[in-house]
Parts: sequence; structure tokens; C-alpha cells
Amino acid sequence: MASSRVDLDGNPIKPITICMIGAGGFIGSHLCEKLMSETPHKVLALDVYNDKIKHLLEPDTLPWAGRIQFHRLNIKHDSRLEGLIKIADLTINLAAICTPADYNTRPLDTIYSNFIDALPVVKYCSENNKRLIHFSTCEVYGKTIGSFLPKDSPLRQDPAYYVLKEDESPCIFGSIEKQRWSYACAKQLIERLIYAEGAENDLEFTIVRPFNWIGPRMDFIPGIDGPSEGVPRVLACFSNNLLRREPLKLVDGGQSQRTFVYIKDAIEAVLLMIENPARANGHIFNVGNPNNEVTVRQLAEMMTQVYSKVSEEAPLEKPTIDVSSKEFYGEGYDDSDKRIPDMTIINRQLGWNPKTSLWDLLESTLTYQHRTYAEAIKKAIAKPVAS
Ligand SMILES: NC(=O)c1ccc[n+]([C@@H]2O[C@H](COP(=O)([O-])OP(=O)(O)OC[C@H]3O[C@@H](n4cnc5c(N)ncnc54)[C@H](O)[C@@H]3O)[C@@H](O)[C@H]2O)c1
Ligand SMILES: O=C(O)[C@H]1O[C@H](OP(=O)(O)OP(=O)(O)OC[C@H]2O[C@@H](n3ccc(=O)[nH]c3=O)[C@H](O)[C@@H]2O)[C@H](O)[C@@H](O)[C@@H]1O
Repeated sequence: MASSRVDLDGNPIKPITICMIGAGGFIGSHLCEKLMSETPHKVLALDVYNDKIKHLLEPDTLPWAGRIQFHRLNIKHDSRLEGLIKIADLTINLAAICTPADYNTRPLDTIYSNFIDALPVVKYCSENNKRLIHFSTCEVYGKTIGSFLPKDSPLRQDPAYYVLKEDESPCIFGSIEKQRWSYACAKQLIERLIYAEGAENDLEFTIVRPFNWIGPRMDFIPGIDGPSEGVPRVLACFSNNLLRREPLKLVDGGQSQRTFVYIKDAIEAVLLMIENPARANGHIFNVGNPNNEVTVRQLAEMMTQVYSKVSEEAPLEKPTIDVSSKEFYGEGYDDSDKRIPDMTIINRQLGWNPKTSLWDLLESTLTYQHRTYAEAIKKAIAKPVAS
């Protein structure tokens, strides 16, 4: 299999070693699966946790055994980091605090995680002439220009006022006391540092801006495989509500819009970046699905319909309730109004387009959620509350 694979320009793809930081997370676990099952590459998987990739690490009779090594380490303070970057050909950095509930409640941890802790990774790659693929976020665009127009302005329908383009769109955040933007601003500054390392020291880099990638293994279900008071991202929040037959909570009425892309489509884009360095180096890429746009309210309605089909349980009479962001997230919350990725650059450089509709990706994801959690939730609900 290794010999027959060629890149987009017809050149044979030679096996490489990848140092993947944050490999134990949602995206990392899907990327490791793809690399192990479809490529000859080796992965040094660095993370503090490995429960989402355990199925790839054992037993040692797996066909890819020996091609993936787990290294339990925290990049904040581990002397092994530089050595692992040096023995790899490419470093992919996924490590981050990236759940919005943390940004306004743990702003210092958020800024340290998304900027300060990434500094040594960029430094070691630059000093050792190693290629870097760094995961940023679509949140660096913040709010659209259109969101500042009068509510009834027809210009709000003009794509020039909302389509987000890597090499043209500004980064528009709320004021400093809106600490939600601690994450996006830290991501923006690390992007600018990487870009400067490229301009001044020839660092070969690619920056990825994911637009709401969703699928199995995203975050956790509170009280089952994560803290019961934890607040994960919306897919896990709504899945938790559906599993527990509770109304889905719509923050500030669920009017914000998002585009969701299936994790398996997005991983295809990342593999193209890995195996086509000449086409990916020096670029920032939006990776999203502009065809899957919904308001959060529409997402809740669709997930309710899909879950009812998957679980064969009738939906609640009142499937949603509105909550204020202050109540749900606390002080300092703010939001992106709309996230439509411009696809010009990724189409031109990598020829990538997403394939999976929102309904289909929700059907496979909620099937996974129901199969994985329904029993455990039933037990948790049945257990008498400790008196
Ligand atoms: N999932 C998305 O849709 C999305 C969207 C935008 C941006 N991103 C970015 O993509 C990256 C991965 O996101 P994800 O959804 O897989 O999140 P995730 O939280 O599932 O994965 C992040 C992983 O990094 C690890 N990590 C964090 N700090 C670490 C440290 N100091 N040392 C070692 N490991 C550490 C965590 O243990 C976790 O396994 C993040 O940088 C995130 O900002 C993701
Ligand atoms: O995934 C992404 O592309 C990026 O955006 C996410 O930010 P956001 O989309 O706001 O994260 P969610 O927690 O998934 O919230 C999405 C929307 O649903 C709303 N929401 C969330 C949870 C809930 O129970 N109810 C609810 O209405 C939020 O207020 C927000 O408007 C996270 O910041 C990162 O994963 C990443 O940077």
C-alpha cells in the first residue's frame, strides 16, 4: 500500500514520522485512526490522556503496531518535548483548552494554553527546521462585519459582509471585559507569531482554522465520562440533554448561526495538508462546510428529530427552553453571530470539499452517542441520589 500512494502532483508519498501533540483528543483520535488505517506514516502521540486512542494502542497484534507510540506528557513543562519534535519530520499541534465555558471562567488558563504553551512548540520547530501544522480556530474571525449593520439592513445579506476569508477578513472581537474572546485572541497571536517565524526564519508552517467539526468522541457526557458540572461544546451538551430526556437549552434563544462539518470529511483535508507540503506550506486554511449552516435553535430541532429516530423514543412535548448566556456561561460571555468559510484557497491548493450533510452526520453521531451512553445514563438516573 505504501508504494502505490501518490500526492496531488503525482509524486510518490514517502512514509514520515509525525509528532502529534494533543493526539488523545477529539480531532487527534480521528487523525490517528486515519493515519494508522490508510497510510504508512508513524505517529508519536503526545497527550496527558489516551482513553480516546486506547483502541489504537493495544493489542500489539494490531496491523499498525509499532507505528504509533503514546507518550504521556504535559507540554507545559516536559523536557522530552524538544527531543520528540527533533526525531519527527512534522509536528502537528492540537493541544488547547477549547471549550467556550472555560474562556470567560478560566481566562488565564485559556490564554496560557492557547498562546504561552504553544511558544516552545513553534520555537523547537523553527530552530530544528521542522515542519509545523498548527490548529487555530474559525473563532479568530470573531464577529462578522454585517453584525454591526442595522438589523434590517439589506447589506446583511451581502456575502461581502459575512463570508470569512483567510487572507482578507479582519479579526473582530468584543471588548476586554467580554473574556470569552481570551481564546480567539490567544489563537490570533500564536497565528501571527507562526506567520512571523515563516517570514523571518523560513519556518515551514500550515495553520488550520476548523469551523465546528463534530462527530463521535467529541468532548464528554457530563456525569458519565466527564465532570457532572462540566459544560462541553454544543454537540455534547445537546446529546446529554437528549440522552437524559431533558429540554435542550438555547443560549440567548439560539439565534447564533454555525456551519458544522463531519469530522471524517475534515480529517481528509488534514491528510491532504500532511501529504502535500508544497501545496500546504505557508498557507492558512478554513476547513468547514458552508452548506451545513443552521441557527443553534435549528440544530436543536434537527438533533431532536434525529435522536427520536435513532432511539425510537418520542421527543419531549417541550424539546427546548431558552436560557440567558449569563445564567449558562456566567459573566463575560459573547458570541460569534455567523461563520461561513470562504473555500477558495483550500479548493485551489488541495482540491478539498466536504461531502456529508448535517442530517447524515447527526444520524451517525447520535447513533454512536446512543449506543455508547444510553445504558450508562439509564443506570445513573435509576441510582437513588446519595442522601
Ligand atoms: N473540534 C473543533 O471543531 C475545533 C474547532 C476549532 C478549533 N479547534 C482546535 O483544534 C484543536 C483540537 O481540538 P479538539 O476538538 O480535538 O479538542 P480536544 O480538547 O478534544 O483535544 C485537545 C487535546 O489536547 C490535549 N492537551 C491540552 N493541553 C495539553 C498540554 N499542556 N499537554 C499535552 N496535551 C494537552 C488534551 O488533553 C486533549 O486531548 C485545538 O487546538 C482546538 O482549539 C477544534
Ligand atoms: O468548534 C469550533 O469551530 C470553535 O468554536 C467553538 O465555539 P462555539 O461554536 O461557540 O462552541 P459551542 O460550545 O459548540 O457553542 C455553539 C453555540 O451553541 C450555543 N449553545 C451551546 C451549548 C448549549 O447547551 N446551548 C447552546 O445554545 C452557544 O451559545 C453557541 O452559540 C469552540 O470555541 C471551539 O471548539 C472552536 O474554536
